[in-house]
Formats: sequence, C-alpha cells, structure tokens
Amino acid sequence: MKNVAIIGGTGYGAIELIRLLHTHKHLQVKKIISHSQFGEHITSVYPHLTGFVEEPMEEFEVTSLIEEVDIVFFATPAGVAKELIPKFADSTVQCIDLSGDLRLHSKEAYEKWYGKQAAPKELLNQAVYGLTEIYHEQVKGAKIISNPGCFPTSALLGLIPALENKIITSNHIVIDGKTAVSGAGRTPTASTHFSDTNENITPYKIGKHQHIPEIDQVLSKIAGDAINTTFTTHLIPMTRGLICTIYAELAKEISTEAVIDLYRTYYEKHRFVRIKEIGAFPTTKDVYGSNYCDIGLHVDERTNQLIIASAIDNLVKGAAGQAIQNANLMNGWEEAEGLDAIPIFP
Ligand SMILES: NC(=O)C1=CN([C@@H]2O[C@H](COP(=O)(O)OP(=O)(O)OC[C@H]3O[C@@H](n4cnc5c(N)ncnc54)[C@H](OP(=O)(O)O)[C@@H]3O)[C@@H](O)[C@H]2O)C=CC1
Ligand SMILES: CC(=O)N[C@@H](CCC(=O)OP(=O)(O)O)C(=O)O
Repeated sequence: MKNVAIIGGTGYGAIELIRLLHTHKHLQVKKIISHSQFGEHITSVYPHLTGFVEEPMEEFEVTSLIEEVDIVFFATPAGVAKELIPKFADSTVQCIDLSGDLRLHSKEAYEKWYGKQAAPKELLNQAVYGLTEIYHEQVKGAKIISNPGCFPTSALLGLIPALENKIITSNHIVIDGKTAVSGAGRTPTASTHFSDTNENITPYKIGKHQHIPEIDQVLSKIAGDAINTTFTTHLIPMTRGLICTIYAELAKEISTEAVIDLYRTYYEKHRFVRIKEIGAFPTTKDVYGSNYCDIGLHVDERTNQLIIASAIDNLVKGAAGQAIQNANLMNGWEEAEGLDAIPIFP
C-alpha cells in the first residue's frame, strides 16, 4: 500500500478523494491536512464520513509528509499548490494539483486570468497536464501532475478527436458550458445561495473565465495554430454535473455515422470515454458520481456545424476521479483502480 495525503481537507475535492480512495487497492489516505481546522476530526464537518476516517486532520508540515506519504493531492484554491509543491522537490513524493496553478505554460497568462503571481517557470515546465486520455504516455512518467479544470476536461475530450483529424476548422469554436453548484466549492457566496440558484440559470464569468486560456492552449497546440474559442459558463440548480455543448465548423463533408466511428476508434482504449449512438446525447445524470465522460455527436448539414455534447461529473472526472486516474498511471496500476463504480441513477 502507498500512503496519500490530501491538502485542503475540508473542501469538496478532498472529500471526493476520500470517497473514491476508500476502495483503492494500492492507496490509503494517511493524512488529511486542513489549514483552518487541524486538530479536529473531519466528521465534525462531514458526518457522512463517520467510520471511514480514523485520525484527526493535521497542519501542513512538510518533513512528516515526506517521511510518511508517497502521493500528495492538492485540493486547494489557486495560489496554494504553487507555493507548497517546491517543498517536495528533493523527495520522491508525487504531487497532483487539482487547482489551476500549473495548467498554463505562460506566466503572463496565469497572472492575467487568475490575478495572482505565477509559479516559477521550472515548476511549470515540470508539471504534466493530466488530461489522461490525451496525454496518457506523458502522465506515466510524471512526478508532478497538473490536473485539468472541469470545463476543459469536458470540452477538450469532446473536441480533440475532431480537431486532430481535421474534421473541423479552427475558425470559430463555440463552447457553451453548464455546471452544478458544487463546482464553486464548499464556501457559500451570494451567487451560490439557495434562493439565488434554485429555479435559476445564471451566465457567469462571461469573457473572463480562467478556463478560456487553458482550453485555447491545448487546442492551439493540437491544431498547430492559434485558436481562440468562445466559451461561456452557466450555473444551474444541480449539486453535481457539468455539460458542454460545442459548435464547430465542419472542414469537409462527413456523416454523423462517420464522426461517431472516428470518435469510437479514437477512444477505443479509453474506457472512461463513452460515445453515444446516433441520435443519442448524454445527460449529466448518465455520469453522476462516476469517472465517465459521455459524448454525443451530430453533423448539422443545414449549418455546416459539428455539434458535440460532452457530460462529466465535475467532482469526479472533472477533479478527484481524474486525479486518481493519473495517480494510477504514474504508478503502473490498472487505470480504473478505485474508479470502477457504476454512475448513480436515478
Ligand atoms: N469543485 C469542483 O468541481 C472542482 C474544483 N477544482 C479545483 O480543485 C480545488 C479544490 O476545489 P474544491 O474542493 O471544490 O474547493 P473548496 O473551496 O471546497 O475547498 C478548498 C479547500 O482548500 C482549503 N483552503 C482554502 N484556502 C486555503 C489557503 N489559503 N491555504 C491552504 N488551504 C486552503 C480549505 O480547506 P482547509 O481549510 O481544510 O485547509 C478549503 O476547504 C480548487 O482549486 C478548485 O478550483 C477543479 C475541478 C473541479
Ligand atoms: C460553479 C463554479 O464556479 N465553478 C467553477 C469551476 C472551476 C474550478 O473549479 O476551478 P479550477 O480552474 O481551479 O478548476 C468555475 O466556473 O470557476
């Protein structure tokens, strides 16, 4: 068994890691680190964990972490992991960051979109972008993983097969994203208050979402050309789930059947991406509580657009699940270890 520490103990990402790691064959949660509630037991915040966690939460202390754990998951807000990961530089500890700290190659881009000082260039260069299905081989050899954002996971898995195979142009890609409220984390705000979100759909961060440069960075690299997508986000009254509906100009005449075949071939070795049959589209409930990304496709001959719908659970494939998937690959274990659960339905 390898030992895990989770930083950001009282957050949603942390408790999703605890839930998923509970059945993992090779990993056990040894330390839960909380900067605000160290010394307390996590069940004082989350009673549903009663009986599953023994030790109280601890304060961050790098020496004991290096001595006692093999993998550290950072489930912390942007700005934290970039300060803490360098402390593990001289150790063998593997670091997996769920925040956006190490996702953007350009320091200027991070500073612009996150409004914080960027990580040092050496750290950015060391981190492997853990969009597992796409960067499988790079993840296997990584020591530091930058786990993708939830929207980029859904949008990129939906777009990359078509872009890489030149079925679509890079002209004007529109990504219309919708997310559940747990995407905003545990701390309530005025805009995540029940009476604001219930029976309401709210566009937010229009033109300034931090996932815009992340999506554009990956697509531009794949296309070999600068891509500027239009990406919008909407908060919807659900606890979990995220879906992107994507519109992209077709580069050639092609049928929906042929696009579906191409996507199925592209992802044939990747069981967590499921391509819907013709005429079928994913819903967020199809993937609820699971590490799946379900994708539906339609060639709209009338407008010459490929329409892609890509659904994930923001806390699983969008965060903790993909982080564990990456840990599995980094350690040579079965990729689905700890992630084998059937989605929860209804
Ligand atoms: N929620 C989601 O769907 C997704 C989240 N992410 C990213 O994953 C990370 C964690 O998200 P999530 O768990 O939802 O967020 P939460 O806000 O629920 O939890 C983050 C936790 O980090 C800790 N924390 C807060 N501020 C600091 C600080 N200054 N220094 C150290 N620790 C701090 C707190 O725990 P404590 O006080 O116990 O230390 C807090 O509960 C974020 O970067 C988020 O953007 C990525 C994809 C999806
Ligand atoms: C509802 C809501 O606010 N969702 C968050 C989800 C993104 C996130 O978790 O941030 P990272 O970039 O660190 O992955 C958002 O749209 O900003």
